[in-house]
Amino acid sequence: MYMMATSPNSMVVNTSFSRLGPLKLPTISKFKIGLCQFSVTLDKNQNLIHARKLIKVAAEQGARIVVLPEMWNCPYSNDFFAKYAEDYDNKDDSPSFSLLSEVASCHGVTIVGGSMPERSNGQLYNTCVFGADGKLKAKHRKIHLFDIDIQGDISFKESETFTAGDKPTIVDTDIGRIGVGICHDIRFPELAMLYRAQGAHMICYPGAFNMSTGELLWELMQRTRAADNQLLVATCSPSRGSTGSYTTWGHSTLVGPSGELIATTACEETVVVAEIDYSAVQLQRQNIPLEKQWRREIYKFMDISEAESLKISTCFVSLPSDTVL
Ligand SMILES: NC(=O)CC(=O)C(=O)O
Repeated sequence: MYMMATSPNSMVVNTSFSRLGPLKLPTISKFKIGLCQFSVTLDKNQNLIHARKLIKVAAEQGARIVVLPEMWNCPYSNDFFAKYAEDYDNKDDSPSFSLLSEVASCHGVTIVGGSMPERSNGQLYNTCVFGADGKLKAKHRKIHLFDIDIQGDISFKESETFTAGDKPTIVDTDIGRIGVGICHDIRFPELAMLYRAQGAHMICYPGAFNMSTGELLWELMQRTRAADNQLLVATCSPSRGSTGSYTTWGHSTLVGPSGELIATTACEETVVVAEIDYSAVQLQRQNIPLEKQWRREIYKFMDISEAESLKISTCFVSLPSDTVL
């Protein structure tokens, strides 16, 4: 049913898009995307049926690429990840992947398979499978695990269960070069910058922000990543009514290359279908040629001792002694 790419957890790119200079457009540069925001239940089979139905809805509305939410087949809780995990390298142990593969090939769509708990070599990962025409093109394992502890509010520690992925994922398709991150990965601008430097047209972030982080940060992060890197950002979240104590923010969104909202929704179940036109990316990069203005020689990330050992002099601003930082 499906074929494994040679190295599914690594970058799957070719050199047909240049790294720097004017953005090259892919074969198809104007198309629709579908973001399937739906409610995740305790019943895995029900979640699979739900995903199948909504991918069909998106495809029938003309979507060429469909994004699913973070943890779409399993409630977002450390109590469930191990129990719901599947081994995506073993087709006899991956009903969720088999379903995505079959639906993608039936509707001829590219699927950014949100995320699901993955079991591999005795470890668990929070993993997005990326497929086109029913074939697995890449796997992205969440690189930055969501560990937070806000006193009197929310505490969540993905690292209690998951091992972090250690590779970025950027994939060439007929609808462009697409980078993938999972939820908390969006907080790390360096990952998005890397995708931009590798010629990405769009970054997809399946995510499940919550009621504490969502209002202030969800849209802000997406718009910032898009505007900084002058590319499209698409997100897809579970809907608010999902099972469990973790209440998701929802608001699946498509953001354009100047940071503008192209399409978004509230927190209920829905399929957002929106038009993508990469000529807007080209235009934005012509209008504001950030790439030509970057001063890479200045942006070096190193601490003081490393800089000193490399004999790099840094100009520190002297502050008055009573300055409170
Ligand atoms: N699931 C997540 O990684 C959640 C997250 O990043 C948040 O801020 O909420």
